[in-house]
Amino acid sequence: MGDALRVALAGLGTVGGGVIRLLDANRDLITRRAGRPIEIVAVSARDRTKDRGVDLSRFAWVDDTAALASHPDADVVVELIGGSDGPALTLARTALGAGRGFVTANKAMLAHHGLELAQKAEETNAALKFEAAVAGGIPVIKGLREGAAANAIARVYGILNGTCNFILSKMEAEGRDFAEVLSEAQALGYAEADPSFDIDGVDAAHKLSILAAIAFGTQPAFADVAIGGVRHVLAADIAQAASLGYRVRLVGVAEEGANGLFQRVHPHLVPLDHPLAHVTGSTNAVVAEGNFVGRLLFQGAGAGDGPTASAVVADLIDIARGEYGASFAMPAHELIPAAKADSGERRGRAYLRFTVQDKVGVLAEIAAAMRDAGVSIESLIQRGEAADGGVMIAIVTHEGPERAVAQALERLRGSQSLVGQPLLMHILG
Ligand SMILES: NC(=O)c1ccc[n+]([C@@H]2O[C@H](COP(=O)([O-])OP(=O)(O)OC[C@H]3O[C@@H](n4cnc5c(N)ncnc54)[C@H](O)[C@@H]3O)[C@@H](O)[C@H]2O)c1
Ligand SMILES: N[C@@H](CCO)C(=O)O
Ligand code: NA
Repeated sequence: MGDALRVALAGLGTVGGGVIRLLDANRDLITRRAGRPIEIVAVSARDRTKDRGVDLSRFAWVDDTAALASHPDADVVVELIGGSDGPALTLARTALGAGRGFVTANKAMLAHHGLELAQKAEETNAALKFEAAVAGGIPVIKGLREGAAANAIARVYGILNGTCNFILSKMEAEGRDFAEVLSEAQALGYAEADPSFDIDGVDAAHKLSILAAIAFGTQPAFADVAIGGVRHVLAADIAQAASLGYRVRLVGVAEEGANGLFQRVHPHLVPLDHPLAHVTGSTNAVVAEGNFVGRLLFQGAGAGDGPTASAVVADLIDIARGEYGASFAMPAHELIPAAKADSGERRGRAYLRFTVQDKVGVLAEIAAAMRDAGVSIESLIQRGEAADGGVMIAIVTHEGPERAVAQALERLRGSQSLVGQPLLMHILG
């Protein structure tokens, strides 16, 4: 049995507490699998006195979180604080700069600074591991980095935010109000410290940019992700989608287009015969299409203390075994800057919902905008009971260039006939 891998743990919230509990519960098994014990030696968080339901007295408490990076008794730093910059980034830079292993669940930091951190890890030959950062407990980073490493990937897409999926599937099953369901997701520990990151699609975009870098061998390009969230999806949209044979899901898609890398997070209509339509609650699922392996589907718990801790500790076990390679599946200097694809060139079908004033000529105005932009309408449904005293019109388009739909919406922008903003959802193809 080798010497213990000694861990300094920063952040003792949902995930940090989960890591302590998991290491306690599975200690012997983990020691046998890793070939040596994994021991937390020092911890740090904002509030020393808070009751976290775990015994912290056996660990050294460090008030200055940044000092954990150079703690004399630690081999590896685990960062579970969060935030793209601030103390998390300071810890990462200092630990990796000193050649210490670094494990994190922090997708915001990796989306913004992943390339710099991977370069630093390479310079000092340190481990940089982040399985928990994408799709929580699902081993999707490992699956792509290792299991699918022989393949060219054409597309990677999936449900990457547990909070949104929990909200959408609750709204769907119970017809409940958005805000009420959000607070439930927060109480269960799924939501980010700022839940607008979840519901506006930013968290899923952070994760998508990490997945895309691994899948396509490109530098993480978070700024190139087109982002839309679920804030404006109504229970009526979900019901309408259901009657057409779809479920509404927040889906992140990254694919190599003719003119660059396309990355988008947006609410989608997912056909009922697609596996993503059956992913409910805080579950995540990722599909990767490889040129030799075919379609891979990774599915499991995307958030919560246990699943996320499972991913963090799996990374620690790899480090204890000495099994870690390039963080983004190839050396950082091999990652190429990706050109941003023009989404207008992309072809697809769309769902458009308008709330309109109940007056003569409104339908004709919408139909004319579609016709003039070259959008072909597959179905148009008018319902009487929309909110805001208006009438709801739902349109499903035939397949066509996305540019045409954008042009039609642009033409209708500010129309006196519309009550509020139209909603566009892409149809997953
Ligand atoms: N909760 C989940 O399901 C989940 C899943 C995957 C990834 N993550 C990521 O894991 C990280 C932690 O998330 P969480 O849900 O455990 O958060 P949390 O809010 O429950 O815990 C954060 C911890 O960090 C500490 N902290 C905050 N600011 C600090 C500072 N300035 N200095 C020192 N300590 C500080 C807090 O005291 C707390 O102990 C985040 O990056 C998050 O995105 C969370
Ligand atoms: N807030 C995130 C946590 C997991 O990364 C989610 O809801 O998916
Ligand atoms: Na994961």
